[in-house]
Amino acid sequence: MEEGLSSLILESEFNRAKELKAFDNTKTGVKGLVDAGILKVPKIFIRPINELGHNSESNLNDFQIPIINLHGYRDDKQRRQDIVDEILKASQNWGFFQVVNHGVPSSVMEGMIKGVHRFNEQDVDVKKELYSRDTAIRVRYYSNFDLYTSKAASWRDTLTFKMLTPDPLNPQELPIVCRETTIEFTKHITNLRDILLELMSEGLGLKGNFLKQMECAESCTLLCNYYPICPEPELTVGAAPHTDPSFLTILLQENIAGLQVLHQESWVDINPIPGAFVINIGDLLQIISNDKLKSVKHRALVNHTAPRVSIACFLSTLYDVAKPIGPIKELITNGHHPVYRDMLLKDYFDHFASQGTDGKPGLDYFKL
Ligand SMILES: O=C(O)CCC(=O)C(=O)O
Ligand SMILES: [Fe+2]
Repeated sequence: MEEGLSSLILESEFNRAKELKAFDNTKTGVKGLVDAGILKVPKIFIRPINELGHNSESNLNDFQIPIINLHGYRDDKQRRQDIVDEILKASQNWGFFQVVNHGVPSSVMEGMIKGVHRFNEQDVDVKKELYSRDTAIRVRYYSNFDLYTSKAASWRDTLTFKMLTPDPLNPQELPIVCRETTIEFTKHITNLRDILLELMSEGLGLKGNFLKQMECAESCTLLCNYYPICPEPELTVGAAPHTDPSFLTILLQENIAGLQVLHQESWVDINPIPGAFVINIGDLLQIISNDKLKSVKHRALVNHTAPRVSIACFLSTLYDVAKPIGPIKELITNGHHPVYRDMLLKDYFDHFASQGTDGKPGLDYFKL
């Protein structure tokens, strides 16, 4: 009997591995399945019901993440202090906030979203050429970075650009359908990054240029997510619950709901606001701020009416294995103790690489 059961489990694992491989080999992602006309979500995408917890039990209307207006942050001392306080409070209580009047033209934001639609909705043969799981490639397209390690695949395809690494990306490497928009978008995002780093430094009681000088947000990886229409959205997710391993994430979402943040044990919708960016604290900033700023779990749901695009700009430190990482010493005074041990950047990344995904808590490992 026991033997029979274990051979059944083995057989089902074998079939699952075969299905994952077959899906991967199509090189056309989730969109390829939808284009082929599937009416049911394939088994490899189905999550256990207890993990889905779609909205019904949470009081979604009671909460909304803070919306912070950056207008006047440079002109008026009191206004700036108010903004700094709002950002600090939101980063402590939610780990998330939205910003408006941030200086990035709406034409640039809309252009970026349209460009990602154009890429995904073009001829499959062009997309296939960029399909790769090799993380060393700076411009690539894939479905599910953790396809073979997660419990279930997610309903999303991703186009990734490593825009800023020690040597800037050659624009010719970017897909023609979104080349200009991506270059323009990255330029504006790096300005917004600098503003946020200044305001966050001040919020932590540090000099305005402190976080910038730490060089923790020098690299910029754009994850252009495309969530195709889903025939059975209640059975799967677009992005499983996770925290971002970045220092800071600047996210542009299309005007379609889907993103949710975990707050007081409820999933709260992050309603899209046209012209706004969603900002969230990454794990690295939680460590460096000694838990003062929080990296909070979030996820993305899918729907059966329209595809959804989001562009997550992961700001992180350049990959220097010997770079020391740990709580900022200036924050460990007056009776504050370090929550995390000092480590090398290599330890940090090695740990996350070994952890896999599916929202496992990663930071406890570094706690003292
Ligand atoms: O699509 C979204 O709104 C969220 C995506 C996300 O969390 C991520 O790419 O890390
Ligand atoms: Fe994320």
